[in-house]
Amino acid sequence: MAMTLTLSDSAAQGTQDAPRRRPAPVGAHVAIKGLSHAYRRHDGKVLDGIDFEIKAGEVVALLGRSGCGKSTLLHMLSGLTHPSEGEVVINGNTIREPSPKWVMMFQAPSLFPWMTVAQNAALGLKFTRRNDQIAKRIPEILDLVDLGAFADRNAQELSGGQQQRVALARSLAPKPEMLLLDEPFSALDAFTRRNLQRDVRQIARDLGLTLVLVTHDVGEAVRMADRVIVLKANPGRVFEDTVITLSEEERSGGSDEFQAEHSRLMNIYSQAADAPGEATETTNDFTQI
Ligand SMILES: Nc1ncnc2c1ncn2[C@@H]1O[C@H](COP(=O)(O)OP(=O)(O)OP(=O)(O)O)[C@@H](O)[C@H]1O
Repeated sequence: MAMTLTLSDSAAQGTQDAPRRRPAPVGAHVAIKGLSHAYRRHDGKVLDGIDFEIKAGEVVALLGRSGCGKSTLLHMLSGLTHPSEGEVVINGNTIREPSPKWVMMFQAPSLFPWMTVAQNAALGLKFTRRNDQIAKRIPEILDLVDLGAFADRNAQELSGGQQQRVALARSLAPKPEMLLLDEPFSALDAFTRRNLQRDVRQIARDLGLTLVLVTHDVGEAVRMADRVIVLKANPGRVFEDTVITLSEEERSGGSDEFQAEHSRLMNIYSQAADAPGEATETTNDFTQI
């Protein structure tokens, strides 16, 4: 079942008389400027000369083969890792540390199994000392992720897909400006994965959130992203920056338009994966754990 927007404070909500309109984006604007990175225990640079911008409210996929530096780049957008060179600027400010305004979601939902769905979903608000908002916000957010009827269930009684929905609710409850997804659906079966891909895109668009996801699944990028940044490896560099022009209906798959876009992106992905690696120099002051 597709989720419907139920957040009372979202500008996305229409009335019975007016159709639902897409809101003005409240999401983060991101500028990645001259970013390079080397790890202390890794030969050469993992990322080199990365420059691109993400518009507020845009859904962007970072696509590339294993080891090309997608997760490293995502960690830098979250403030968890600092680039050896260059900077990530969000809404005009250079990022120096993590913030509840830009939250990461991982493949493992990391719930506390002995807590209820509502208690797990409330953790983001507790950590940001907004306990007074829990009573109003959590029922709204659980409805948004289609778990309204599961609020009092223990997390361990849920399926993998439902657990990811709880993790999504926990991430969304503090009203972030940007959601960063590191292959969060890869452990799920194909049917559950597709439902979540569709619903997470819809929620991000309805709320006007910026959404950045890391994937090596071309189909996931075509279904979810407005734009795909394809990376090559050794070192990680932008190989191609391409727009997905499908309508919401075409994204569900099966149409000729979807197949054509899938083939086009698969072709770019293969070329990037086959691109030869290059040796890069690092100096002593250009290393980081
Ligand atoms: N903390 C670290 N120390 C040293 N090397 C690291 C560290 N983290 C990642 N690397 C290396 O950096 C490179 C890029 O890793 P990263 O996880 O960013 O790639 P990825 O594209 O997300 O890969 P995957 O799709 O397999 O998750 C890899 O060669 C990896 O071994």
